[in-house]
Amino acid sequence: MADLASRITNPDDSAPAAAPAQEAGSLEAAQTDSAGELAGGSGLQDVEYDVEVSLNEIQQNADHPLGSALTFDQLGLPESVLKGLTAMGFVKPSKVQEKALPLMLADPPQNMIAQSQSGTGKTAAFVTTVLARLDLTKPHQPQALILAPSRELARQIQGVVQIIGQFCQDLVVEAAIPGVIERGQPVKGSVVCATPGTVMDLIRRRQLDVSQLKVLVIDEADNMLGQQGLGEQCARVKGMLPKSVQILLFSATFPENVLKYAAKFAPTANQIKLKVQELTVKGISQMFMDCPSESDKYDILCKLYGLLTIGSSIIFVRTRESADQIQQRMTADGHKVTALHGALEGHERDALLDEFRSGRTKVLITTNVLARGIDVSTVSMVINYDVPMKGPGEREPDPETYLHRIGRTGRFGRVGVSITFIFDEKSFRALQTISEQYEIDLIRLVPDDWDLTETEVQRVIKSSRAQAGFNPSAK
Ligand SMILES: Nc1ncnc2c1ncn2[C@@H]1O[C@H](COP(=O)(O)OP(=O)(O)OP(=O)(O)O)[C@@H](O)[C@H]1O
Repeated sequence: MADLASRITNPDDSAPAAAPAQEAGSLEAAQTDSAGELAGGSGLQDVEYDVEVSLNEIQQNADHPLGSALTFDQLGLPESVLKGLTAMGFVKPSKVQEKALPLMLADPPQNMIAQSQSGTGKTAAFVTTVLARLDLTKPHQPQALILAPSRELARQIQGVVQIIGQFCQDLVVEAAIPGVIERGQPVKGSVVCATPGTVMDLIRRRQLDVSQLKVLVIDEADNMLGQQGLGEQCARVKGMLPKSVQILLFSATFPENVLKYAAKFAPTANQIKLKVQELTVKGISQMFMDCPSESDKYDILCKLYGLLTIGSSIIFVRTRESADQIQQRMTADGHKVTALHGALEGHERDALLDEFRSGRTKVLITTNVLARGIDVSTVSMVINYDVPMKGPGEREPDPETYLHRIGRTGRFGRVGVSITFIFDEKSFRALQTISEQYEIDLIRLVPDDWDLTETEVQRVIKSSRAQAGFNPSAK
């Protein structure tokens, strides 16, 4: 473990630990997140922060992922949608919104493959397009289908459509996820937010009439199209839709092989792509904890508990079983933590995430089920208790999942910390591969210098009140 790669630095010589003020930014503007009222909570928590920088300032910089040269007014959106964006507290479009919206709104409709860093407003980009394309005189006729890999993400997107669409008269938005639409009941929303397996069943059973569908959005498209089961489901769903449907594919990551397939899935699509060096979010300080052995990881996690609850935190583990085990052990040791994973019933999962969004619970242990898309602005820390791995026998590092997991913090200009636990040669090498791929400078933490860990983490988390301040009434 001595010959640490050059990408890995010690805290002492790692100046950029806290996101530079102009990169980090707090939210001077009235800004909301997907944890808005319609999605189940306000998410505000009581934290004191030392520095405030304006999001407005960041957004003036047209080169920044959150910045643009244009205003929403200049993008040709319907008045009702503009009002919805204003109600969200959005002042200016982010880069992906500025670039993708005119292409997606053009007539005749064109397909789109859009890549942009985590937390930079991809959801609002496709939701705005969907809303602009609806014929609201047919509120119960499905016209847009938005697919996501998890029920949590489908529900979250449903919430965003409802908030941005709150001034669209007669807008009906339905979630087609397991356990929501009863057998025999027709799906009656003009916008349907769904997981692909459920949608496939609903179309087959003729509960979902897709004859007038105009837009198909696939969020987290690399994951949806690149995985065997999900990919087949998406292809089948597409095969059941009118040929004229506009296809919009979004993700923060598009590995080359999946991009090739995506380009076939969405023929002649316009493409917005990032270079590999642009993929990471500057506001996230990425650290790793050099644990002496696997069995030490649990104690180290417990020691971090105080830091985890400064804001809120997500702990990613490999399996459902270990999520439950760690949750039970930590609870027995007097810590307040919850665990959410795919073995739980849908309603339990919904309740757990709603509690987390509202701030009633602050530390959530989960699996990759929540790695993508989940937007809770108060998350200031992400722990990779296990380095994400993929492939047969999970032998290869999984850089995309790493990026998505850590992207649950540092949303839209906020700052955050990620700490990845390593304990042996394999986990070290895996993290090293990931850091080299994305050219990340990782900060090394060691368990026997606890003061340093605390200083380092607090320096970042308290460097901006951004992560809590999305609501003007909270100021
Ligand atoms: N133009 C804007 N101005 C201010 N805030 C915005 C703007 N666009 C989006 N946001 C906010 O930014 C946050 C992140 O947006 P969103 O969830 O769409 O990110 P994303 O790019 O889809 O991320 P991920 O890759 O993790 O899915 C949300 O809370 C959203 O409300």
